[in-house]
Amino acid sequence: MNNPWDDWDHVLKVDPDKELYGDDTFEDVCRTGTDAIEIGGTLDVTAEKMSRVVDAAAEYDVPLYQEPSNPGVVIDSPALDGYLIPTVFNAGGPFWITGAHKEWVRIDDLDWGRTHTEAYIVMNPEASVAQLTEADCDLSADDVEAYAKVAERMFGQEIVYVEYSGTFGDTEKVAAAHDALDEATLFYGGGIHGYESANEMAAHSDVIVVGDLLHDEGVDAVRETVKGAKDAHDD
Ligand SMILES: CC(C)=CCC/C(C)=C/CC/C(C)=C/CC/C(C)=C/COP(=O)(O)OP(=O)(O)O
Ligand SMILES: O=P(O)(O)OC[C@@H](O)CO
Ligand SMILES: [Mg+2]
Repeated sequence: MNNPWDDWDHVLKVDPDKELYGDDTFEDVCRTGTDAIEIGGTLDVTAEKMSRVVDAAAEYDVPLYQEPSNPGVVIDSPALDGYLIPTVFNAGGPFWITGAHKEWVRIDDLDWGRTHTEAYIVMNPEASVAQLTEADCDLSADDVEAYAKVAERMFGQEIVYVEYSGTFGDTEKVAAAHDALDEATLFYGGGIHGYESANEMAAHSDVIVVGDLLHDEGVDAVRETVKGAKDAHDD
């Protein structure tokens, strides 16, 4: 099956709860060369903050996806190419695996044609997402490989997301997930801060996700990570 992310190398994650850097504008954000923008964050996101980012990015060509951290922040906007709905495979309890989802699907007229899922494996115990979901981050490369297989083979997930939010991950563990997948696309996110780190993780994944760098250092720094990811996949 063809999915847009089959051709992506780089995703820029905009946290609606955080400011842009310096004089950066949303036009600059949309013109970094990234393949898609994901809009989401774990803490203090609201539907209103989501809408503000979607509206500001709507007029540019880059694909826009909302990544909601709970059902209450999902917005209905024609500017969105779709929704990437996380499931945390190593969450401490069922709420972040099927519980939130069970509440969300009660809404009538969900737009299933634009709804896709991401199988998260959360790896940094310090990250808000790990704390919120009480994820078991004490995972070996073998464990990560096994979770990736469960996600792809048993739960039919098209995206597996190794999430190190806030810190640069262990390439051996990321590679283990990559090697485990035949069909699914491996997203890697966490601690990418320039050309080298982007280039290194892109060699072990299909798509790298860059988040905090946008808010902390701005679009020029992000552009370097786009180059790093593209170069890794051109080689
Ligand atoms: C069913 C619906 C619609 C939603 C539930 C979706 C689930 C299971 C969410 C749990 C995982 C989660 C919170 C994902 C949000 C995306 C994410 C990981 C953003 C990065 O967050 P951090 O970088 O940890 O947080 P801050 O930057 O806000 O501190
Ligand atoms: O913010 P960073 O550390 O770049 O992580 C990106 C993304 O995976 C967060 O969900
Ligand atoms: Mg973050």
